[in-house]
Amino acid sequence: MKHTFSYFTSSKLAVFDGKKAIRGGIPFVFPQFGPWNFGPQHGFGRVVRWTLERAPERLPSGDVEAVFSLMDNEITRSMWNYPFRITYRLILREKELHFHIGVYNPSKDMTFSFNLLLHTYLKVPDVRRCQITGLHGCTFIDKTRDGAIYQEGRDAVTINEWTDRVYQHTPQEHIITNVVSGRKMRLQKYNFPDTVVWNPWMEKARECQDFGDDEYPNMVCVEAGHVSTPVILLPGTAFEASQILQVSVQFGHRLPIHSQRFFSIVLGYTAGVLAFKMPPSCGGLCGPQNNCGNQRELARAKNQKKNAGQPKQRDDGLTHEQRKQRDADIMRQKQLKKEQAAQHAIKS
Ligand SMILES: O=P(O)(O)OC[C@H]1O[C@H](O)[C@H](O)[C@@H](O)[C@@H]1O
Repeated sequence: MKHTFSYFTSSKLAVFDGKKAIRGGIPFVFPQFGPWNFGPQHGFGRVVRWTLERAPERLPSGDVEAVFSLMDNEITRSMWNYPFRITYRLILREKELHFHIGVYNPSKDMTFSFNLLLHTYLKVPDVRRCQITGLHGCTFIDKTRDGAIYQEGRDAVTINEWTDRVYQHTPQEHIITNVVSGRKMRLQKYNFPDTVVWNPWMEKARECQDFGDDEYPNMVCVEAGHVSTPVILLPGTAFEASQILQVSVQFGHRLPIHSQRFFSIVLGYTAGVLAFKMPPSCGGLCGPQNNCGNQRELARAKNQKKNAGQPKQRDDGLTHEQRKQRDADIMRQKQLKKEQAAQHAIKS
């Protein structure tokens, strides 16, 4: 199981107490990036309780999908007095993990502004050997130098010291080399104009209580965000942004294990900050302390109970292929209905 967490890292000292963000995975930064006068650093999105709208489910396409949501409540209102609705849709493909975010302003008359960022902690064998492409020519705010602004001159950025930079107007794609076992990670982003690159290095790592002194060489945060300028959301409108992480094999290496297994665990882990607070019925996105049932088994048992005593459906006249086609159509229809209902619930 150990290698199934390969692409993302979490500190040995990470605290899973629901009060503080987990030091690892992909914390959801909203509505503030950085220190905040009204609440915790990086906002409340990475510490509050989210709702699991749709437990991980295999779609007819073979993808696995899970949907979370967050809306304003007493806690969020105490820091940020706006109504909002967020849907966070995660899709797992064979070698990809997709993150789709929608932020909706249901108010009739109030505009609000916010930052949004996915704080991805990549696990790497040695950060000094990683290269990050796609930053050449971009201006960046250097937080290690009192926010001075510079322009990146390197084609591939490497990290050899404390690094905390907000690159602005970055392209839609970055490649990060030498992540686990020499693989490459492709990060694609939409509606995220900034890319933050962070490694605390030795001294800053020592200052973090939930970060081991020796852990900095094995991580790098490459964070897609909308942070150097805020998103301004007018009443009744929505903002959407996405990220896709895709692994590929670097020359001379082979993917030893079906990577869907990596990502399926990662999916749970990515959402760890949300999922570990979910009730036991959360359908597999829970952290290890929760006792999730196997959803397929549960569904089968439920159907058996429902159909008990009813005459068995006959497939008269249908070939095996036709039956498969019919079942796929039914699944698709059901999926469509669920999606429409979810969309409707979010809008209303
Ligand atoms: O310690 P945290 O609140 O999780 O923040 C960790 C880091 O997040 C971002 O990368 C910021 O640019 C850094 O300034 C910050 O130190």
